[in-house]
Amino acid sequence: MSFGKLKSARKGKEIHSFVKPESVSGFSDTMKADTSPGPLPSQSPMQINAAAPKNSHDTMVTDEQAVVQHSPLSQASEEQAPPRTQEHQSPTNPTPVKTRESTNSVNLHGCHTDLPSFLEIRESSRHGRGLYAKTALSAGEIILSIIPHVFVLSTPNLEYYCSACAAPAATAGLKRCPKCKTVRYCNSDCQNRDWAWHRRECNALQKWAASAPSSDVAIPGEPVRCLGRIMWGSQKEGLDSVWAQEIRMMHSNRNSLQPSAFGSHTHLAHSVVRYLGVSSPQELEPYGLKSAGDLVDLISRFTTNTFTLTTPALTPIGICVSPTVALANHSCDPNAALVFPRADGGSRVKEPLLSLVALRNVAPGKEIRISYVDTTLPNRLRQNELKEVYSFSCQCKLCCRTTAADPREALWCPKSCGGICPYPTEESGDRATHCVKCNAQVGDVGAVLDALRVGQEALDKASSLQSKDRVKARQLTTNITPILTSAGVTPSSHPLLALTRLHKELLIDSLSSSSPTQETLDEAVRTAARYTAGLQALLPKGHPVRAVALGELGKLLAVDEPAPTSASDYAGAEKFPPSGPPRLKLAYESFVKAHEELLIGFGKKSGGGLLGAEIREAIMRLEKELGIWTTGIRNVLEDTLVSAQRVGPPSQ
Ligand SMILES: C[S@@+](CC[C@H](N)C(=O)[O-])C[C@H]1O[C@@H](n2cnc3c(N)ncnc32)[C@H](O)[C@@H]1O
Repeated sequence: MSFGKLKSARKGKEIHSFVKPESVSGFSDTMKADTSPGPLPSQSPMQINAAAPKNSHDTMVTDEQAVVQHSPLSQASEEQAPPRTQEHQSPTNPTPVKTRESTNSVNLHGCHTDLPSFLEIRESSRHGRGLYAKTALSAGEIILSIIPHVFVLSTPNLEYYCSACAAPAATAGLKRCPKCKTVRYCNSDCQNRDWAWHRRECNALQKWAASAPSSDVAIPGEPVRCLGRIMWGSQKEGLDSVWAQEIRMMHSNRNSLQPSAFGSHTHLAHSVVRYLGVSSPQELEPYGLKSAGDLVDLISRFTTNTFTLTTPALTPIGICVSPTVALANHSCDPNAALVFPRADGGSRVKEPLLSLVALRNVAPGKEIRISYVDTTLPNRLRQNELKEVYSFSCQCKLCCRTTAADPREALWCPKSCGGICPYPTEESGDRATHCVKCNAQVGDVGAVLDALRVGQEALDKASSLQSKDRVKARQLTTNITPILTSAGVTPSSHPLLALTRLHKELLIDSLSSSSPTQETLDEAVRTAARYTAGLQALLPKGHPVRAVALGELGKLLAVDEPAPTSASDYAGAEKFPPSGPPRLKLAYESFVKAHEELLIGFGKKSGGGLLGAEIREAIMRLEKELGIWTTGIRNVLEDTLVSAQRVGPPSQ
């Protein structure tokens, strides 16, 4: 059977579904209206005494400050309940300090009744309230499944996703609200279900559009629309309802707001007032706000507790607020993640369902932590964002690590011993850097620093061009990658990893929009493989971002090759990616690994979510296809042997 026939038996290209940067649902960039959510702006720890009265009884000690000498690559298979006293080091002070942190249980005042019996909320002086396991949890266990109090789609996605259930548009398209012409729904069921929420929003959207100075600002950004839904929701549910109380009880950082966030908070407050059509502070009363100060406080609670709404493949599509899930504190080495698996493809009523999934085994008494920021970023960038947006300095074990090199900022050993060298720093007088394994010294430190500077500039520029001028953005990512790799930067390091991801997205985008050439397809596969390798050095097995990247690599490898290399080259082990059956075999292996990891990152019970189901199907298709290949090749070999025997040895 010819290669062409076998290939055409496969389902077509499956590259359309992954386009944007994936992100586990961390907390989101609520202040950047109309952009894809990323990191968030500021807030401050205001003690929410109503939410966390200090009347509690039992006291226990939590982990957190943990451990020095931690390699991000080594993940304990089970986290132990923390000892009563621990040593930790602060990033600035390498001397271990004895710390002891106690937690108190929290009176919930009838709120958070959706909390399962194996979880509890406790409060510590350092982190406020947090979620704690009462019993052992295993990796891949869905800890919580909750429909957020509110969600809104980011403006560009209003056209492509249902505003009631967040499902993507089916082939028949979505039905647009005839009045505001802004939100869209799968069908009238979704529209009817959302009407109680959309009724007031619909009028506000119409008024906003009518007074907008230009068409590109005719729809308010998602933070404004989300706050609108929160305020109307409090009215709809009743100011004394559990729903409204849970919103009020969310943590606020108003008192420690970073000065850089003042402007964006003020701007958001003005926009909300305009959106709601409020003309005096008294008119805020129906929403349970007694003054402009209360509005500022609501905005702070909103920015601190909002997180990204994503597709089952982690594409950010909006923002949402769930006060129960927002009780989870942060760690850069989290033991849980937030995802939207959409496991039950059919039921729109219970979507978007937010799942908190254990990424590793969690011992009883241990705190459940998620990450608010991208943990592939170096310490400095993570800390900046946490300070700026959430008003705290992280002291998790990754941030307090003292090992000599972080794989997020590393060069390969100049003597290729397999070890890595920490990045040289601009600041230090002695800029020399050595391999942590063989102590070889990096020669031209100046050239490395130049490459890193140029790499960061290119990343910033290409990211901003990504939606406006993809060709230019791709030129930048294409040109800068070899500069960083030839400077010795490892695939897991910043900014190379981020550039690789962006390059992969731009390539996938070009494959989706035109008939792919073999060259572009192969480049996309190589880039996806480099990206996956980079992630594997940083994220634990089963991390959703890593699982999705593996699935994406499998999908790219499984795309029909426009111009496969001839059969005689199939065995060419040097060539990556290979062509024909070896390529399919690689696709199969990537899918199998992806599936295994999706079962952790998106929950075993959900079968790894919608993506897990898709990949399971792809595995079955490929098993069939590879089976055909194996049989086909065996038949050809047998035929050749038989005919050779019939003919007899060639005469001398
Ligand atoms: C989404 S809330 C988390 C729940 C919050 N602790 C509460 O009491 O409601 C985020 C806020 O919790 C605090 N927080 C979360 N993780 C922390 C950490 N690792 N260290 C210190 N504070 C943390 C910060 O004040 C942050 O702005």
